[in-house]
Amino acid sequence: MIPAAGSGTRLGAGTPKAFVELGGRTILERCVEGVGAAGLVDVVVVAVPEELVDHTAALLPDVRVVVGGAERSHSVRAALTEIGDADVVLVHDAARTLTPPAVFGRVVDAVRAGAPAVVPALPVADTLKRVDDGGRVISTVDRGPLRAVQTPQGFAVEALRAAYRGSTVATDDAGLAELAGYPVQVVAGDALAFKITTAFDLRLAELLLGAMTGTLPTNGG
Ligand SMILES: Nc1ccn([C@@H]2O[C@H](COP(=O)(O)OP(=O)(O)OP(=O)(O)O)[C@@H](O)[C@H]2O)c(=O)n1
Ligand SMILES: C[C@](O)(CO)[C@H](O)COP(=O)(O)O
Repeated sequence: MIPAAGSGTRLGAGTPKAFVELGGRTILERCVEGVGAAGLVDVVVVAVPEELVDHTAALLPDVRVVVGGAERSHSVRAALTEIGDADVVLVHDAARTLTPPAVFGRVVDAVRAGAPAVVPALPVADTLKRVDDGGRVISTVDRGPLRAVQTPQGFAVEALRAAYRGSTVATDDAGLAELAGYPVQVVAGDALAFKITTAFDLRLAELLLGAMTGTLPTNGG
């Protein structure tokens, strides 16, 4: 399932983020292509803004298209109605467009090995501070056990369905699985699975894509 119904406020492109162009094709098209390249997925369901449903169906004739919701979790819940009899489900942000196939493989392998919920994640590189409303540091957080979580997040289908029967107040799907009492397994993420959130991220993705496809020298010149 690919939640792609966000507005992209932080990107500020004036177009819903998944429909912004990255190297001549939309972020969503490139994401669907990346999912296909992993070779692990039988059915793709995308959640998009209501006004873009027909456009998306024409753009991506091989995927199922649903109307997304006001929050990311509402979009995932809508997509969940269209997954049919899948046993393993991946939820993958359209905005993590350059995610390498190996990340999909690690997530699926861990679910197939018995984990009901799996997230790819990276250690945190920066020092972390807890601050008050005035911007003063309260304390320094021990970053050792912390991880920055990415997508695709993988689930045994019954775990994700159970997670979505309860509250949908969480910033990721594994957070809902946690609330439903499921253990969540971490596997190695990848720097290329970064989320295109800001204009800087979009530029970075353009440069990386250019370097990967040979349309841009790797020195950026
Ligand atoms: N109501 C929403 C909000 C987000 N998403 C999707 O969830 C993913 C992660 O969300 P994010 O990167 O935060 O996208 P936006 O919500 O569009 O960004 P912003 O908060 O800057 O508006 C994106 O692929 C986005 O399209 C969604 O399907 N439905
Ligand atoms: C799902 C997610 O990408 C995992 O890191 C993240 O929580 C989405 O957050 P956003 O604020 O909706 O972009």
